[in-house]
Amino acid sequence: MVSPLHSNGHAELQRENVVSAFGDLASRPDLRPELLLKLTGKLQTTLDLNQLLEIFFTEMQQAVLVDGMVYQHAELKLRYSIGRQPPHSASYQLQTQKDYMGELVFYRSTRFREHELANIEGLLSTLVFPLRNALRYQEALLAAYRDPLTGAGNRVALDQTLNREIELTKRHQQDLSILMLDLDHFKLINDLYGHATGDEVLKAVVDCIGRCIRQTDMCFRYGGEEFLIMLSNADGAGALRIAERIRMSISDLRFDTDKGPLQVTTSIGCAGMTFEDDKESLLHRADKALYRAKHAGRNRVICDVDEVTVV
Ligand SMILES: Nc1nc2c(ncn2[C@@H]2O[C@H](COP(=O)(O)OP(=O)(O)OP(=O)(O)O)[C@@H](O)[C@H]2O)c(=O)[nH]1
Repeated sequence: MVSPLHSNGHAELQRENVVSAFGDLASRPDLRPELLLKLTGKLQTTLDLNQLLEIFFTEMQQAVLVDGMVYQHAELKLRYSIGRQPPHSASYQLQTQKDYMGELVFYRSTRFREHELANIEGLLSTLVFPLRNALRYQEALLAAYRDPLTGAGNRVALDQTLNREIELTKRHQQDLSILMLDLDHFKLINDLYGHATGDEVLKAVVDCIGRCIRQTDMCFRYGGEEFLIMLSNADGAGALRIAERIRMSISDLRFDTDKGPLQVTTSIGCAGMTFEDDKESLLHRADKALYRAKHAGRNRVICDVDEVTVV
């Protein structure tokens, strides 16, 4: 039965700007029961969101030919795209009575007919519960790898990601740099402004780092007020530029507290990977550079390679 799907989907001809409400569609799904059975069976074989959507996209072609499909869940920051995105589209908000499960948009170079849209809805009804399970699994995975206060990756995530990234970097002979960032005199901030303000600062710093780096770069909470930023495909000069951008953006943050305005500064150690490096040696060099930045007076970036200092 289709009941769990509350779709306020609509078919949209982007160029002609015609929108027809899905609810107005007169057609009923015309799907072979064996197709639905097969699709249901296949969708039950995985909890991996990308795999699930790929299975759905591949199998749906037997009922409705579609050129491309995009799945998005803004709140969970999830996006999956497959195929092309020609001008005609049909989009569906997916939700059960309790859970919002994101939006699916189907693309095609020719317009969707009403009976095809009805078939898409019929197919979507088989996706709802497997998708909900995959999203719950995804959330559990994210929680296991995320620092709950700041949303940055945690140490478990760092260990796994950095090992994998070092391996890939060596295999493809690319660049990889890391930044070790530590807030200056953070103990004093806690002592003078309170722990809650300290927490707000940590969250704002991670948001600020996120705005300074590319989507493919990653930020991890390494310790209390220490963060590690992994910059894929960045050589020493590039990493230094990004580190400086981060340092300046953080020093531009303003916090209004009951005890008056507050600004924070950071010290950053920067290390570029060499072919001999493993995780420990790379972390060690970034840490040493950070140590030097602290001892040189804080609020600065120091690169391990050639003692480049940016103040
Ligand atoms: N508010 C808050 N404080 C934290 C958290 N984790 C660690 N801290 C505090 O961070 C402070 C770190 O202090 P220190 O290691 O002495 O370093 P610092 O005061 O930043 O001095 P420098 O690093 O030398 O500039 C300690 O007071 C910790 O209690 C947290 O999650 N929230």
